[in-house]
Amino acid sequence: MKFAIIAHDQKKDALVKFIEDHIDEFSKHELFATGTTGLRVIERTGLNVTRFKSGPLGGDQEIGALVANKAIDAIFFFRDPLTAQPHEPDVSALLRLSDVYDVPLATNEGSALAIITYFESL
Ligand SMILES: O=C(CO)COP(=O)(O)O
Repeated sequence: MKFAIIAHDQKKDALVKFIEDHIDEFSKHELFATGTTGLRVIERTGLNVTRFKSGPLGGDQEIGALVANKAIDAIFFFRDPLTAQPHEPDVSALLRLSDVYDVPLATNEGSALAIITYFESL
């Protein structure tokens, strides 16, 4: 499976810890990330991650293009609901595409746990 992993700055630590906590499952899948998130995950876990541009520079849109091409099976996007993002339109566009293509999307740790538990059960 192909997973997209993305986190806003205030949520990067939580996403990295979440991946560490589920490293056996994440290591089975192909991972794609926005730039800084991907770098943090690689540094902390050693997992192989394909990195795109940083979110504010178009990374969300690059991942959206993968979704539109049916090349992503699940998205783990730890969003920060308390900080305004300069690229909010890009974020909304990615969330919209996940609905267009019916791709499971976790925007917080609780929903991420539900989705990863599903994959672990397969
Ligand atoms: O801004 C982001 C998602 O909208 C994440 O981008 P980075 O992973 O480059 O910080």
